[in-house]
Amino acid sequence: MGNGASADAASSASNGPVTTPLSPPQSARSATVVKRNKQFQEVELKPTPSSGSGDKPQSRGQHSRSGDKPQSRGQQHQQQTTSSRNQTQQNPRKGDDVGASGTTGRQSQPNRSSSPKEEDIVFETFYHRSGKEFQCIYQSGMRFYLDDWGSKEWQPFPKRWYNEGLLVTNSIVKDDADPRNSGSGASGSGGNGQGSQGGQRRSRGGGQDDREGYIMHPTRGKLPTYIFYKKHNVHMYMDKDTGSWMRLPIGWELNHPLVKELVDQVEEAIPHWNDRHEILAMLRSCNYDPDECINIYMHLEGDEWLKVPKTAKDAKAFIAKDEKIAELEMKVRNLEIEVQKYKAEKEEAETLLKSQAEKISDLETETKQTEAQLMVLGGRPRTAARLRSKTPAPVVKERVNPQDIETLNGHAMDLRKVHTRLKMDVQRYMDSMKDMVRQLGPAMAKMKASETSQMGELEEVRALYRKEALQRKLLYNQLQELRGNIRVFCRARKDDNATNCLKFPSDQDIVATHPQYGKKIFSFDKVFDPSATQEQIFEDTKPIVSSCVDGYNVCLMAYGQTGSGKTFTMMGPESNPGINIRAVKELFQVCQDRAETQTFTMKVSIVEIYNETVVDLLNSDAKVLELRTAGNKVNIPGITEIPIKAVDDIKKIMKMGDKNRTTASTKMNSTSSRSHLLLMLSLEGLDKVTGAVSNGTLTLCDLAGSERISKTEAEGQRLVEAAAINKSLSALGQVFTALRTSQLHVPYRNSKLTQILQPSLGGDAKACLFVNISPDEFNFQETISTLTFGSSARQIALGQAKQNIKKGPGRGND
Ligand SMILES: Nc1ncnc2c1ncn2[C@@H]1O[C@H](COP(=O)(O)OP(=O)(O)OP(=O)(O)O)[C@@H](O)[C@H]1O
Repeated sequence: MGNGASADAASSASNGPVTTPLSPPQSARSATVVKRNKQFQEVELKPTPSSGSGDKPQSRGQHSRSGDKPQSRGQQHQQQTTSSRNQTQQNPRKGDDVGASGTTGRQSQPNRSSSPKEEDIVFETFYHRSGKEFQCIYQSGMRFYLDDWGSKEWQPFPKRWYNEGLLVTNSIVKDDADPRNSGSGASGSGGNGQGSQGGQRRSRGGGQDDREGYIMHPTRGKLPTYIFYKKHNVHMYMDKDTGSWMRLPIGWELNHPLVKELVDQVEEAIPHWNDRHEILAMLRSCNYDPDECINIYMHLEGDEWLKVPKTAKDAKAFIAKDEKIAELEMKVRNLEIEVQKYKAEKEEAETLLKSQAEKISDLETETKQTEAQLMVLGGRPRTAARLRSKTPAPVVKERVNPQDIETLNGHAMDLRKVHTRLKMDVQRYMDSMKDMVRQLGPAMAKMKASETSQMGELEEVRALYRKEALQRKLLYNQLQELRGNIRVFCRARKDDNATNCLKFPSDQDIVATHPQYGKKIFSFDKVFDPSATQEQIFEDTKPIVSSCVDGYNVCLMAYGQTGSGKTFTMMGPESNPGINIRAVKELFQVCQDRAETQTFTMKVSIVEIYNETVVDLLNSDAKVLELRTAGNKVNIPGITEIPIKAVDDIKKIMKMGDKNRTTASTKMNSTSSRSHLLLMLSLEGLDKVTGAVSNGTLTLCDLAGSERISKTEAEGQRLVEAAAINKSLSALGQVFTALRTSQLHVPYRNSKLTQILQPSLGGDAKACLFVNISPDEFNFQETISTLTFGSSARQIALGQAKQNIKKGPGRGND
């Protein structure tokens, strides 16, 4: 521990490069990271012209082979794996986005027969010269990297990084639309959507990463997969006959008391999952972690593949059901097309009918006019004759030519014929219209009936889609949920009067030098020198804080000797607040941004742990609290929880807590630096659409001073205090060690501090430890002790962080 990372770096210099193409990034993380860092110092990577010709990047393998020493087996293996990577490095991908720098020489590409297409997904690893590794994805001309903690999204790949490290292509997942792209190991989905076969994109003999592949899920579509290397517990028994250790059969293992307890725990959480063999099988795959086992089951509950089929008969029925659904969907589509067709025809016929009716009315008007004209013209002589018989005939000059009358009569006759013909046409059209309407009637009724029944099915499909979308979001979050490792930041306080013993060669390294004790180097996720501002400190913790809104348990702790700046970092002065106030502000901001879709309730409690006693600081009587552990949860019956709605509320509550702390300390004759202060925020989010409820917690912890008893030379009560602090801080160290070494039993119960922090330090949380140090040479030994503690904590892999979300009963969750 301690500066183990640096020690590794030194020892790795002679070992040559370490390339672990088959290992996921989190395996043996810190050790290999430093080794790689060393290589980057040794191998200068020069940008090459974008044509890809000319200088090739100097490969690691070439460099490592330069030594003449005979090789060990391990070295030979390293060289083999390295040489396969060298091969990949010498084939820069054509047309790749290399950023502004155009440093294609820094990128490597396996020797493949085909270049990636726009829609292909290229998996890559970026080795930053700082020693960090990042998983990257390149698609459609864009490259993203997965930050290794805290953030919620794939981040755009920074351009400057092209000059700061090496990109290694791991694999290309081809677009399935073109069957020619399928690799030998790949197989697409089955015709009925049940195709469960996964694909591996490369041949096993090709020396490439055969851990990557994909599966075609019946509802989720194409899911990238990766076979992660993880250290797993294997339960064995000693076989007396052979004298060797044998793996316990599941049936036997179920009788083991510890395993029984774990299975009971899962069964209790999911009562309807009553196949104990299955539970144990899942537990085995979860490394005997019941929480992970429960979470997997909960996330995938109702999943198509989990439901069935267990027998070939079931499988057939399942497929038949799917075919039926597909058939029904097809029917709906056809019927919808037919309805559209009928609607169009009906509209056409109606338009025609209307125009014909207009024509008829025009013709009728015309006919009436003509008849009137005829009456006028044809009736005149007869009228004149009648008049002549009664009265003496006046002298009338005949003005109308009889021939004209004849012509007009002829026209009238023609018009009548046309009129009659048109009338017959209209009648015919009307009849055919009526026929059409008669035919349409039942078809429409049929359509309506089937539409109603199909609407139900469509609604079901929609509900399924909404559920899938939610699950996809969850899985996406999981994918991006970076390894959830504890992050360790180091902050050196400002002290103008100190004899400075610290140097800061980079933002991840710190060197402490003492004329008597020599020089020590430590590395952290981030090192803040004394000039770092409160804003800068918070900026790096922001992503982890805001993930509490998504239902994660988050914990920020400040560790260090008295006077090293823990309270300054966590609380800070009113004019320049520390993490506490800024974190709450940030949480309110995130909640406000999501107000359209979610509502949040925030509650706060403040407790102090003094001499292994938990005191409620929001209770004016400084009530002593009990801790009750249930699984991974800790209940504190009777604790005061105050709801907060604005940042000002938290300020008032903190003042109240501070006042009560002073009262309590007077009562107990203690000083604030001798107790741990914990500000605990619980955040419940309700998704307005799905009804899902998320429960996140944020614990902000200002630990008691870590100085050792010998130095404080305490007596009496101070000795008891120091012993209690020692006990709790060593318990914290033991918990870190147990987590680091993946022990089945993590000793959370060894102190009140670790007990209360269990949910934030367990396998499903995100934690951030600030190690606060003084730059003064006088404090050198305490500083080294603090830095060693921080280094040890840094090597812990908490596992994937998990959200605490319960499905809601509401829409979209059915
Ligand atoms: N980065 C900093 N810049 C300026 N002043 C600082 C900084 N860090 C600490 N200080 C000052 O140093 C003094 C001690 O810091 P602080 O009280 O935060 O230490 P502590 O580790 O919390 O001590 P204790 O264990 O006694 O609570 C305070 O006066 C604080 O204002």
